[in-house]
Amino acid sequence: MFRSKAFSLLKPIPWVPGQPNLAYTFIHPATASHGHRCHRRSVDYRQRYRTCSGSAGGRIISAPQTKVMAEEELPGVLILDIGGTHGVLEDLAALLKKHFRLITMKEFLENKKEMSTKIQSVFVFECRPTIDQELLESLPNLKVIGNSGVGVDHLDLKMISNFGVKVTNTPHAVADPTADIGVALMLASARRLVEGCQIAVSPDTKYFAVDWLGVEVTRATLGIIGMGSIGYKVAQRARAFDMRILYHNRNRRRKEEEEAVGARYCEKMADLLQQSDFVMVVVNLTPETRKLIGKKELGLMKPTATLINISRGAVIDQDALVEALQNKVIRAAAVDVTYPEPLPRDHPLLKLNNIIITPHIGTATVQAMRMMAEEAIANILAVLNGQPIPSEVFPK
Ligand SMILES: O=C(O)[C@H](O)CO
Repeated sequence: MFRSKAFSLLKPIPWVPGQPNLAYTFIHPATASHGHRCHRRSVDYRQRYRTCSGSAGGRIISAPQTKVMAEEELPGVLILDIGGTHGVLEDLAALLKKHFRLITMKEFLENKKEMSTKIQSVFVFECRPTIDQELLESLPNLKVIGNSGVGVDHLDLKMISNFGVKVTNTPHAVADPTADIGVALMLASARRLVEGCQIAVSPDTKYFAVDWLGVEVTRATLGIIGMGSIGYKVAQRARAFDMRILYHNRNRRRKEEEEAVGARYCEKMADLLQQSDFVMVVVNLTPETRKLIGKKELGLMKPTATLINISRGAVIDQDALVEALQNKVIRAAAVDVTYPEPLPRDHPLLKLNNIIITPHIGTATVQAMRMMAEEAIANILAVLNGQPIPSEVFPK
């Protein structure tokens, strides 16, 4: 719902001035794509793509222009959106229609026989809908699934690759808005913003009470678990608060990258947990990271520390989190992701006052929705045209 509303606001917002139809690919040395094993080719795209300089931390490259063709001639793209059968949102449809013949899930299901051979790509809008074996079996000409978003934990990569189908994602479009929401949650929890808003509008107004003082982020220690492109952008923002930055990652960052944000590597996650005032989780969800933060890890954190999660809900053992928050093992939590989403209305996390929960809005901005679509389109076109694929995701 939230996203649909956000997307319907797209029209009045100007896109990159003077370059209305570009699909963006950022080639940036700091890009680690949220932990997914993504293949980045260092080829020179300039022969096929028009380049221009960008402001989002990398080189911006436009997608190849699709020849003007009759709708019937365009390659078919099946749109998967929330719930699978919704009509695709108007603005997204307009972007896609420049390159593809759009087939919604509803149309596909109503006319499977005719549609199935026309579909060469699937555009996954949002990270929710999954693609099962039955769907793959019914699409003999499918070449690529273009995920709009970086997380692909909802897709069975092995099964899809067994069908000879490629999967792509959009790590560049999501990095800034997701980092923003991480910092927003950190600040909101530190300064008890949600409680403050409630107090301001409540009938028994209790302005400035010492019993709900917040804590400051300035000069506090931030521990980032998962220093991919989103984690790195969180670190860049945290520098503005003079924060001491620690990070834990599968692979250590280059020295210049660490120095640029003043981040110190913790080989052991336990060290980071013990020292941080704010712990931000930014890893992607894989079998290895499921329940990465459990009772033991929460127990290592300072009682004054705050846990922030902008990756996936299942990275945290939610039962352990409930217990830790109830028993004040940690000060507070602020999460943009839970499992399931949304939480059942009687879930114990919803009864606590030391947690802030937002409904997975890391990329719910007008700009991110459009950029994710553009990035996904560029990926899909690259596969269909047999060109180097900007962001392909491989099964492990
Ligand atoms: O995976 C992502 O990019 C975000 O979670 C999208 O919602």
